[in-house]
Amino acid sequence: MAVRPYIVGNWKMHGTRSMLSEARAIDRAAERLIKVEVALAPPFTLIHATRKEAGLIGVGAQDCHAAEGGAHTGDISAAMLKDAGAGFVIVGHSERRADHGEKDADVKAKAESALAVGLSVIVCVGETEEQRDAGKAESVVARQLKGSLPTADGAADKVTVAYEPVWAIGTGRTPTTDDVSAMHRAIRKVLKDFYGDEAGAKVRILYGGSVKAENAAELLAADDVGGALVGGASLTAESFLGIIAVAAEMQEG
Ligand SMILES: O=C[C@H](O)COP(=O)(O)O
Repeated sequence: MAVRPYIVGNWKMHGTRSMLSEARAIDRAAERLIKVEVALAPPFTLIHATRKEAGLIGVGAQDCHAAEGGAHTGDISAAMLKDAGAGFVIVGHSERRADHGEKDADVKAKAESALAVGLSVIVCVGETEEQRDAGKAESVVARQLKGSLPTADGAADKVTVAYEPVWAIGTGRTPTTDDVSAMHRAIRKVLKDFYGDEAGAKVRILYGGSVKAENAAELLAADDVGGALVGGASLTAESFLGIIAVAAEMQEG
């Protein structure tokens, strides 16, 4: 695992202000945060408050529009997210790709827009169960990466990749450690080809999909796993801190 694992909680469309107590509790676990980089991506409506309440952890958003501004009712720009206190934005999550028809080119445009205002990005990729069963998982993920990764100067320094097999999200099912290792090695190869050996070697690759405290050690131990993107198990401080504790223990061990 990476020198300092990166554990990111994606609250998806969950959370009103009553959930800020969870963010505060996560933030207070400061001694563990020394060994583990922790971040939350709450809904847009909680970004500003989470930033104010939780001073140690990273705070980010779950999506942004690719345009700087304009007549896009209901959308939000990267600059607005930054103004609200976000330091990063997740782009290309499979739920955005499925629910909103986002294609790789859209994801890339969003990532470029985020980088342009100084945000970091977490670019999500992952295959469906049908694609895995057909033996196409690695080629699908490679295609998504090549189409979605931003190419602006210095982009590699601000990009994290999250590998999330679609069939593992919210299902309680996870790939084997060998399958995670194989995919992360394949992703690393694409990153080096895409950004060059040196820059591509530094990009963190997170695993996401049904991560919880009980399976975190196994998943985080797979080859080239730099941390986790956590959905359901990030919604309470207790369950999220359980994953963070596992990551911290692995640093000690
Ligand atoms: O962004 C997070 C992922 O979609 C994983 O969600 P999950 O941990 O609920 O499976």
